[in-house]
Amino acid sequence: MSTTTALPPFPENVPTHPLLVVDYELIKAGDEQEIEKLWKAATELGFWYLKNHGVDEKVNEMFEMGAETMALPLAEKLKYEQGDDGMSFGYKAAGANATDDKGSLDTVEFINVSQDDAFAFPAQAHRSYPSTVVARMPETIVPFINKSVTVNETLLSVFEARLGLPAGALLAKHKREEYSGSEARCIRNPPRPNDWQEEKAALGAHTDFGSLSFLHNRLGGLQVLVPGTENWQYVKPIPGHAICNLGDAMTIFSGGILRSNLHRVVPSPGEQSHFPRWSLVLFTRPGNSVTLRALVDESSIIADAVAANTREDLDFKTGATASEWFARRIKNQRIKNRTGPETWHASRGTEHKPLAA
Ligand SMILES: O=C(O)CCC(=O)C(=O)O
Ligand SMILES: [Fe+2]
Repeated sequence: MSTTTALPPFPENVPTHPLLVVDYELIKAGDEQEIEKLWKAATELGFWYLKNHGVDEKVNEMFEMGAETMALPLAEKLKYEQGDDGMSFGYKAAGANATDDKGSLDTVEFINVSQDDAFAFPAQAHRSYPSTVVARMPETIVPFINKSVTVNETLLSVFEARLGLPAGALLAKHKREEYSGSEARCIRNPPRPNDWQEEKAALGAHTDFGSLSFLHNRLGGLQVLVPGTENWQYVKPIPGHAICNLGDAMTIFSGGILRSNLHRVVPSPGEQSHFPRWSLVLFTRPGNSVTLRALVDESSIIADAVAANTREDLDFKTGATASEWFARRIKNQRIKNRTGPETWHASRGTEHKPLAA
């Protein structure tokens, strides 16, 4: 299968941004130095590698699920389309989303499986899925989501303590029992040899919508906008190392202390561009009813950060619930909903100052 063939190495001659490597076993053990490293990564770049997370076997099975699903006829996949109303769960075809304000089309297809649907299985919380997803639910998807959510909860509890929040306060915004936009996503970008053009991103520049993303990829293509510069640099995939990044909800909750950094996916570099690129993400997002606002009443550290904030683009009182925030972003990315550049701007999170209502 294409996901397991020997792949060419990541080239040495492309601009690559180093990420801090955080050891999950040490974090679990409460190692102070490791927690400090995680904090540095979370506040400065908002991206880090995570090793010793113990999920790799299920990650490989998830890539098999993705390959089985993408091999279905397009007409079959389209029966499970996410639609144009702001729901993320389901299938998204290549070219269904804009990647910029000009309405350039994305090249990735992906399948999003709701965490709530996985936890409710064999009952349904939100929607139905292709047969290839259903077949993989009990042995692959549910265990992958369970393990990944545990990893994300462990990291969230570290941030909760470092932000001076009462024990359980941040985790209470991400309860497994409350329905949320949390989902597993398997992405395929087709081979795109020698197809590198700025306006042909596979997945446009964005910050993630939710709280914490747990990402696995094998080929290059992911790039981060290095803070304080105009430079996009690749993040090199390293075997056994997941890539973690923070989303907008954490920037807002923390009063800007934690960083949700811009990133995008472009064709894989060099020889790697001849192969399809697979990636897998578990997105942890706040419960649907949670209001996105800085948690100033629960932490003086956060209250002080909001008082001292100089980033004018950050809005710490969005007034939106997580479900409203999320649906707005998904809906306005869909090319079918596009009326002009304003649709793209309406899809933005903390990347840009929100347009006046
Ligand atoms: O494919 C990747 O490496 C990143 C995907 C991503 O940023 C996303 O789906 O939000
Ligand atoms: Fe992302």
